[in-house]
Amino acid sequence: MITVQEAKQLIVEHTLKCSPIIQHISASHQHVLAADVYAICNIPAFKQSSMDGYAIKFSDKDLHLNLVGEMAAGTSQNLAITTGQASRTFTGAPLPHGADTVVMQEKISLENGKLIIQDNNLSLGLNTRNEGSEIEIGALAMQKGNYLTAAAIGFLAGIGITEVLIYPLPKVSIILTGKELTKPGFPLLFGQVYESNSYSLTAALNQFGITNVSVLEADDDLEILTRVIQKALSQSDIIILTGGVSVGDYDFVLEASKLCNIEQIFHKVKQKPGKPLFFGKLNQKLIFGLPGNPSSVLSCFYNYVLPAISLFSGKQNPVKKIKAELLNDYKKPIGLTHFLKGNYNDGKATALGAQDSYRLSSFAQANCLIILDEGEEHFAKGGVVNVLLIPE
Ligand SMILES: Nc1nc2c(c(=O)[nH]1)N[C@H]1C(S)=C(S)[C@@H](COP(=O)(O)OP(=O)(O)OC[C@H]3O[C@@H](n4cnc5c(N)ncnc54)[C@H](O)[C@@H]3O)O[C@H]1N2
Ligand code: MOO
Repeated sequence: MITVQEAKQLIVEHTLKCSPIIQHISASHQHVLAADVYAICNIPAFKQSSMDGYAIKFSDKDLHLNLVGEMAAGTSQNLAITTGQASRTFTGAPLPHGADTVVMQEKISLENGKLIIQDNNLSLGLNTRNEGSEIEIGALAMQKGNYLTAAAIGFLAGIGITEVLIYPLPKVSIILTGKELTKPGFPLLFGQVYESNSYSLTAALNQFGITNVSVLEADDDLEILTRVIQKALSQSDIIILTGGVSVGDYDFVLEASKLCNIEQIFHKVKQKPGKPLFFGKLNQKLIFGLPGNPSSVLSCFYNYVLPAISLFSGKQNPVKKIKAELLNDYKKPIGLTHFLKGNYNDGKATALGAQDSYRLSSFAQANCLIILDEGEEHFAKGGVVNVLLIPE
């Protein structure tokens, strides 16, 4: 059995960043840029008003001005003003030729058809936006490696960019094993268990922008499972199996993986929950066999699957490890690293109840996993522990 650190290291070594693809910006949210983006025009593309009001020459501010027309936002007409003139303007509109300043409409009065400015704070260029003040043509707009947030996509759209080179997110297949499973919504017959792993995993994947997720079901049968894994390999980059990785007579994940030519990288990690974790590889495809207990599934997802997905798609691992003060005493046997469902707040972590791996009730309230190292037995209240923050 390998340690948690060794398992994590093996996953890093065997996970390759996916080749970049060109994508329309509207489909690039939550991806990482694979190439620098340069501005294709000046933005704003013309000198612009930032207020509804009047465009003037600043040197005319003390004159009584003649109003000589208007330029609204979107106009294709290009007026000009000369000394003694003002033009009606609106937010976002181009300034007429000759104008350099805008007076807000609240700061003028009209006397005998003349415009008089009443703004003691008026300065040259006030309420205008210069051409190229957001970005100039040819300038670096966004660097390779940038994560595409909603704001980043808005920025790119606003400077006229339509397509970007990005690292794709993986296509994922979740394979459920277990004859006992039945869908929530149906009556629970004797011996049946409500299937929850596909729900938690799909939600967790969706949270990180991964929407190409298929859920496949396999009976506890070697032939069927082998066929289902082959199907998943044909359509996905990452395969997550749940259940069937232990030593029971109906645990076929290892055998079926072998029949699919999947190379076993490791099986079994010195940890609780999730001890029988399996990790394999076929070409660039990654195969995770997560122990079926619902808490083991999620604990292994945050510890191993999500970091691999992040590497695959050029992202930072969203699961951050920090130090925290433990607020309860805890005792465990030496030998396995324990990941406790916990609550982290303001530098302090509390281990929650219901730690058994078949229970999700406290995971549903948890915002962290408290790491209790394999080599230690006693964890005293007030001591310092490592904590993995679960991305919310
Ligand atoms: N003799 C031994 N038995 C077990 C060992 C061991 O070392 N020796 N390890 C135990 C540990 S630890 C774990 S974890 C489990 C893992 O077993 P499997 O990965 O083979 O998982 P299953 O037996 O198929 O299922 C375990 C448990 O989880 C429930 N389950 C499965 N899939 C789902 C699902 N989609 N939704 C909800 N619940 C699910 C399943 O009904 C079982 O209760 O092995 C121990 N045994
Ligand atoms: O590893 Mo299992 O997940 O302890 O029950």
